[in-house]
Order: sequence, then structure tokens, then C-alpha cells
Amino acid sequence: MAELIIHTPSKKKFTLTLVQDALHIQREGSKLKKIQLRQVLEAEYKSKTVQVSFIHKSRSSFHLVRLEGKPQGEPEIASNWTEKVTKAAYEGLGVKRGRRLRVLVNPHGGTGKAISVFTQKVEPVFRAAGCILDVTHTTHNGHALEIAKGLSLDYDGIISVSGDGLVHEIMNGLAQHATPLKAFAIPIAPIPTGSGNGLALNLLGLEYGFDVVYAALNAVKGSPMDIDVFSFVQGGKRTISFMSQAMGLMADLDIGTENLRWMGDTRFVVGFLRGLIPFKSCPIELSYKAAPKDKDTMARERQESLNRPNALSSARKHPEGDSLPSLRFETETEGWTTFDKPMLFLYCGKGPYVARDYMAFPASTPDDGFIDVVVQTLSSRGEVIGGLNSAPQGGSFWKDSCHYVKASAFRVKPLAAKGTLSVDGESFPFEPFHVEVHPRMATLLSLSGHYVAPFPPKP
Ligand SMILES: Nc1ncnc2c1ncn2[C@@H]1O[C@H](COP(=O)(O)OP(=O)(O)OP(=O)(O)O)[C@@H](O)[C@H]1O
Repeated sequence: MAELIIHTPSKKKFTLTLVQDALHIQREGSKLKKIQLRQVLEAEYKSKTVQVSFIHKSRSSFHLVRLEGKPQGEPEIASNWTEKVTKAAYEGLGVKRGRRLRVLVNPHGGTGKAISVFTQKVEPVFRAAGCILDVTHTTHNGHALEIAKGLSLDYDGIISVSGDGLVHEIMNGLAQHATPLKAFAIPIAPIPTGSGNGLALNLLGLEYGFDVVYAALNAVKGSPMDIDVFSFVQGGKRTISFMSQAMGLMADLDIGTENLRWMGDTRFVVGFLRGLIPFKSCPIELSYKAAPKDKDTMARERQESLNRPNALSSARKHPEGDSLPSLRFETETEGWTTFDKPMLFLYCGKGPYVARDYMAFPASTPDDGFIDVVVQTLSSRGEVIGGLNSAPQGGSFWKDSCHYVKASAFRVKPLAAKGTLSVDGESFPFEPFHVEVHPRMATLLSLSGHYVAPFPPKP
């Protein structure tokens, strides 16, 4: 226990106590505030003044708080105390203070507020955490890809201030890097300012998934977490996908609602309801190489994954022979299953949440080496609408009309000329494609080491 008393310019007395995993702040005559060390960004003694910065939740969101005052006692006491606190808040948590971050801000993402959100809410957190920032406002589609492609390997993180689309671009830039595997070892952290922020939801959870200050904390204090990503191969062209591939209703609601971007993620609900009116079958032939796991096994394994530490291995930081893995399953057919029942949609991906209102892949874990392949069979409108209530909790997982498998690879052949295909929320031609998983190829920053999403209880 280390204690320090300070007096603020408004003559308030604060007692600050460093305990094992928290900083206790006691304002004279007020309730004790317990700030987790993870939330502490800075403790400094300069010009006879102590300054402590931390993030704190008030009402429903996090804010940056700066506490400043003259310390009581000898100057050495104050400087020793601030050093101790900084050490506990970084070294003590295994985190480097003063990360060097490559920040990409998309001025047009989501509701178009990314620049002001970054300068007013996120950058002050980064500065308090002593980060060295290289910030670029993206000026065109493909800009983030170009930057990631030529990225210097000495960054501690890539920060995407946008939605999932910019992360998709960054990953594809890293794939084209001169040393792609080393480039993929640089962790990415999203600051959710897009209209679809599925990645931030999965990393930060439903409660704080859209909280940009909490996302900023993840960028400065999160630990690298390995994740599987996919190769999406179409017409001989290989694209890296990190989140999802959707066809049928689920693609229509993403691609068909771009004009409703101003609504934020409400546009997906509107698109969903609009797609239910025709209730048409998605004309494709699907085949996959799946693991023999039933839903109960998937549920158990997802639960177990929450207790398994996931950290960036040194083999990933220093890979031998640095090139993208070759495709293992592109021409393979043996041991594959063809799914031939009529389907409302096909949705495949990684990360439980695809939006706030929809947990599409509750059984997903960051690094099990599989893509979750979900087929909603053409049951009835009533059944699908009935499932909407539990969609945010992943309730559809347990329904018989939801065919759910864990696959290493899958292929799709369209059986009609027209249709929609969405890859990580971007539109792709309605033509044959192949997808396969690359285990633990990319890296994210995470405060928990797993996806923050509860598993839906079995009804
Ligand atoms: N200055 C710019 N002008 C126009 N487009 C841009 C600019 N900078 C980036 N982009 C593009 O904007 C897209 C933004 O997608 P992103 O997902 O990050 O935001 P979004 O508004 O949430 O969209 P989505 O609904 O697809 O998630 C990316 O494809 C990116 O290439």
C-alpha cells in the first residue's frame, strides 16, 4: 500500500492509495472510488504538481479523468509514488507504456464523425498513455490498404478509426506486405466509428462495444490475441476476409441498405424485415469440409475457450520463410459434404456478433482453426420472425432450422445469374468462390484474451 495526499487547485483534499490491483481515490467527504490499474494511464510529478489520468465510467460510458494537485510532504515522496503507480499500471500488467501506433481515421465511416471522435475522445487517451502516434485521415477507398502494405514493422499496433470495412482493407494490405506474416503479427485495434462495428463488439462486448474511450483503452492496454482469418478465392483472385461471407437475405441486408448508412446499425434491422417479405430461397450449392462436432460439443468448447490464455507466440513474431500460406483445400473434394436443402441464407464467419442486434456465430472462438458455417433453412416467416427476439443473444443457434457446422473450408456455386454476396460487409460478384481458414494468422488487441459474448443457454 502506498499513499499520497494531494490538494487540488480548488482546495479539495484527495487521498490516493495504490493497492494490489487498483488505485483508490478518496476525496474528503466523498465515497471511495476504486480504479482498476488497467484503467490508469498516467501518474506524473512535474513542476511540483502530481497529475493522475485514468478512464472512469460515469452514467453509461467511459471518460478520461485528469486529477491534478500539490502533494503533501517531501517531493521525493510524490515522485516515488507516481513512479510506483506508472510501473504497476504498465509493467505490472505486462504492457509497454508509450506504444507506437499507426492510426488510420476514415472521415466517411458510419455517421461521418470519426475525426471529431478521434481528436476529442480517443487521442487524449493515447497521449495520456504516452503513445507515439502516426495519424492519417484516409482520403479514398484503398488508402488504408496501401498504408498497410508498406507498413514499417516497428509499430506496436494499427488503430482503425472506422467500421469493419477499414479493418478488411488493412488486413488485405498486410497480406500484400513484403513480409506478410511479420506484418500480421502487428495487432489491430478498432475504434468503432463505422455503421457496422462487429469486430469492436466481439472484442469489447455488447455493453462497451460502441464506447470509443473503452476501445482506446484496449488500444493502449490490450494484449495481442491471435485470430484465424480466411482466404476468399474467386475467379483466381485471393482476398483476405476476417469476419464474414454472406449470401441470400443476410447479404441483401448489408449490401442493399448502404443508402441507409445514416441510420447507424438500425439499417440492418430494416434490411432484415424488408428481405423477409419475398422470403425467397438463396439459389446456391454449398459444400464444406466440416469437423464432426454437434451443437453441444461446440457449446462446451466455446465455454472452455474463455479460460484458455491466447497470446502471441514468438514463432508468430519471427516466422520462418515469410509468405502467405498456400491454399490447402482448393481442389480437394474427398471428405466434403454437399448441403442441398433450400436455404433462406448462408452466413459464414468468425466472431459471435456481426451487429449489436445479431449474434450470428455464438460458437465462434478466435483461434479454433474453423469457420462457423450457418445455414438458415427455408422454414417459415413466422419462425424466422419469432427468432428475432433472441437474435442478439444468439438464440437461433439451438433451432433445428439453423444448420451450424465448423468447417476448415467451404465452396459455393451459384445456381442463378443474380444474387448478392457480401464479404466482410463489402459487395462481391455473385460467382463461384472458395473459402479456407488460416489458423492464427492475424492479431488483434484484446483486454480479455477471448471474445466478450455470452453463449446462448440451451432452451
Ligand atoms: N476518404 C474516403 N472516402 C471515401 N471512402 C473511404 C475513404 N476512406 C476510406 N474509405 C472507404 O470507406 C469504407 C468504410 O468502411 P467501414 O466499414 O470502415 O465504415 P462503415 O461506414 O461502417 O461502413 P460499413 O457499413 O461497410 O461497415 C472502406 O471501404 C474504405 O475503403
